[in-house]
Amino acid sequence: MSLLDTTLAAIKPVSEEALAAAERRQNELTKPPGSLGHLETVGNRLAAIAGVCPPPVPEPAVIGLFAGDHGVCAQGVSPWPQEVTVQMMLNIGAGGAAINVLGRQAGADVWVTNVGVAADAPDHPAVRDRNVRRGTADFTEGPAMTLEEARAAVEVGIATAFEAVDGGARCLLTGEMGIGNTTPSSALISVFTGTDAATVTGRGAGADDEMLDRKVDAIERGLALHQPDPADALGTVAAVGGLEQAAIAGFILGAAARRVPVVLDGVIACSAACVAVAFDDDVRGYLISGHAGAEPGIQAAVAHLGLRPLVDLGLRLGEGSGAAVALPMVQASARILNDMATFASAGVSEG
Ligand SMILES: Cc1cc2ncn([C@H]3O[C@H](COP(=O)(O)O)[C@@H](O)[C@H]3O)c2cc1C
Ligand SMILES: O=C(O)c1cccnc1
Repeated sequence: MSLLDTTLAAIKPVSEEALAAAERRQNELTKPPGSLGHLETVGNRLAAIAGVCPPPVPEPAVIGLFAGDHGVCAQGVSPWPQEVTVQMMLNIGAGGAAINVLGRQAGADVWVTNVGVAADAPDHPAVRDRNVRRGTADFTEGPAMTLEEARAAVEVGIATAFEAVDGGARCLLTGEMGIGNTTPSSALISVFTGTDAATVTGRGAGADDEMLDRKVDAIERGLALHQPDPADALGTVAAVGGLEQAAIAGFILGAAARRVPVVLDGVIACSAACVAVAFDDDVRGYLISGHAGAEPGIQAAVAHLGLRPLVDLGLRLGEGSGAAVALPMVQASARILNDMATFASAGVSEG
């Protein structure tokens, strides 16, 4: 069996018993029931994922950041030149990007992987070279990649998640870099949520009105050409996705197989989570949405995934930024279940 097949076989639903125990415990803690809002539901989810209440605090954390390029850039869907992908990948490797700063602030390591960058990338000690293919093909003309390439990219993500967890990580965060990647992300979200391309496509890294129209048109042509089947996760990501979306989907599958929570970033992460859930519906229980962002695809995807974002700071960056800013809240939600006194232990009267 392939790494993908063994990983899918290892994914089990989260624990209903631990979830129920956490819900009961929230009502025994010295606060009005429900008063910690979404921190309570996230804490309960962490218990369900770990299979124990109270759940362990999800730390240390690793941000799995995957870089790739996109043939669909030929359709004029990003205001930025493609070489920014490799340049930013090296900047992230050197510690100078927003995600490095936010990761340091949150106490999370950033692991940068080249899964699909088109340009020659000089060796860099902080960049993991797992290049599957030098960028995708233009999906308006043919499949973005072959099924074998899509599987290989998914397996890069799985292997990265396993390595992080084997190294001690107890929380995984998704990140990416890839000029043009909001276009395949919106295409994937359109397929998996059954929503019009126009509704789930946004301005990415700065598209103007004309470019936004071109993005929607490119996605519509791609979907008409390939007619992706939302039940076919691998076929859909190969047809209209990207190498970093496939790798992030694998990273999420790997986390679920090891019963570790995954905190999602923005629209690219959400599209990859849709792919992962199409592989195995039980993955849903392992997901935590970090933030709601400016991209309209996020809203459709989180509704499809049954998630509620932790924060909304109007971010429209990607890289893993929205997951990193949410991480302290995820960890706080576990600490609440571990460290708060109960009405009985503190001698506080219940209402
Ligand atoms: C300097 C720079 C840094 C970034 N960091 C993340 N992105 C974000 O923008 C890109 C997607 O937007 P679009 O689909 O419009 O090209 C991705 O690389 C994403 O990670 C960046 C974009 C740029 C230009
Ligand atoms: O939501 C995101 O992840 C996003 C938005 C704009 C550009 N890049 C990423």
